[in-house]
Amino acid sequence: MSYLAEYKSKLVSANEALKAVKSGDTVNYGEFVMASHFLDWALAQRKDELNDVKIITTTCPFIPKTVEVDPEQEHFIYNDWHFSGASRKLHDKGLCFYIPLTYHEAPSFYERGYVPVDVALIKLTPMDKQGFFNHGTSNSMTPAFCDSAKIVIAEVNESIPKCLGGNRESIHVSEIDYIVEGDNKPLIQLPDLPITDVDNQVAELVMEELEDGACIQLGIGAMPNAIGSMIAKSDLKDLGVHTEMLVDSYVDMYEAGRITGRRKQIDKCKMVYTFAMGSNKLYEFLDENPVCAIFPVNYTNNPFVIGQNDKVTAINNAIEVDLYGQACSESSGVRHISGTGGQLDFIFGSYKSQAGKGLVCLSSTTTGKNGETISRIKPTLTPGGIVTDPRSINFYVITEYGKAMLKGKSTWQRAEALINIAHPQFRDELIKEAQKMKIWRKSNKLV
Ligand SMILES: CC(=O)SCCNC(=O)CCNC(=O)[C@H](O)C(C)(C)COP(=O)(O)OP(=O)(O)OC[C@H]1O[C@@H](n2cnc3c(N)ncnc32)[C@H](O)[C@@H]1OP(=O)(O)O
Ligand SMILES: CCCC(=O)O
Repeated sequence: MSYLAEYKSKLVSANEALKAVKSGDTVNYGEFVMASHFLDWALAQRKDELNDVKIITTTCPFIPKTVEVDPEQEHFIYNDWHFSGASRKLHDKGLCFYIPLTYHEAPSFYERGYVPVDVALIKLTPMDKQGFFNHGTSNSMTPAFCDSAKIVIAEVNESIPKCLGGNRESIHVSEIDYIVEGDNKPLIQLPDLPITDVDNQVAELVMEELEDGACIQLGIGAMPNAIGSMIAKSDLKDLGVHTEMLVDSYVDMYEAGRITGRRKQIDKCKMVYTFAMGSNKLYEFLDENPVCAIFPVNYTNNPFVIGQNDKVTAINNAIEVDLYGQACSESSGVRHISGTGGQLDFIFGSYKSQAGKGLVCLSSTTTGKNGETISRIKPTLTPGGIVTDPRSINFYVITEYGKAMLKGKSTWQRAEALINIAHPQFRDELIKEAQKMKIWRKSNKLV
């Protein structure tokens, strides 16, 4: 049978395809902006015929119809590997559950059978003449859950950029059970985040750590964006990219001539990533662009792969850091905010890199619900707070007041280094707490 004939034989309506889902099944959605609202909508239509269907997603950027139509969760149970703003809102109402992971391990959870998948609901580009569909902006763990799924249902969407690999960036028509032609809805775009003065102050300190030929990873949020735009305006040369998430600021840095990848030790001249989320500027940049290579996350985030490039500079954000040097980047007490994601992978991997640096960046304070100023450097993490980066692994912590390099430092040295980058308003209080915790010596001092 020709590929086109095979395509046609598998082409059905969304309602027809979704009949494959049975009560008790686990259904895995496409990841990030590759989650299919079209297939989600069709699954939601079947609410009254189904019970106990477990849905798994990765940072789905919208509130799924399956959750909206079933607020009592009698039919669908919604789980996310990493919260988006939408998942966070649902979790606050008890409608979404987090599945802990260290991102580079995620494909192995499927491969080892820890997450048996019945049905995969994915979104793809149209088929090419070799019978392949491209996974678009999310490679990540998608090939792994498609491999393990008993049934693969794909929405074909003409708005998806063709993201070149790497590997596993495409799936063949022979691996798909049902094909649905969707409404070609454009990919969701992330809003531009306002950059504050503090973000810029932190970014300036980060710039001091970057040098020509550095291989960068930027996390999510306004602060990494501020760093991206400073890099674009700098005279840094031959930066490389080996990252997890690709965002708009990489386009700015590339177009400004800062990124060439010429000094990378592996994947020379390629911007390596596992998923992308941003605006149409980014999606257009990615389309058939051989400068970029999308890989599964067990490659991009494997600390031993990360460490093969020299001067890896990993720049991520945290919610709070305690005086032991533990960073919490995913919750505020018991309120779940995002996830471990790849932060730990990159902190760990950056240390494996010759002259690498793992930078955890945060503003020294945040504003509470009643407008009060709260220190983000804390004696201990807020009760219920999750340790994203353990103190044994954490490397640099940076606020607008300076940098604390933690490697090799004793508890009293860490306390001193961290209190020195806390907001001055909180330093005396932090010293008192450090004294109670027996991690402050008489010789400790503030600079
Ligand atoms: C996708 C990538 O990041 S790739 C890099 C590797 N992965 C990671 O680093 C994962 C862990 N890190 C993260 O998830 C993010 O970097 C974060 C959450 C630490 C910061 O991200 P940002 O987008 O800058 O956070 P933002 O300021 O928008 O806040 C997100 C939410 O956390 C809440 N929040 C942020 N800081 C605090 C705080 N100190 N106390 C209480 N809540 C807080 C905000 O109120 C917001 O909640 P809302 O949407 O309900 O209002
Ligand atoms: C799924 C992981 C996304 C992140 O690292 O933030």
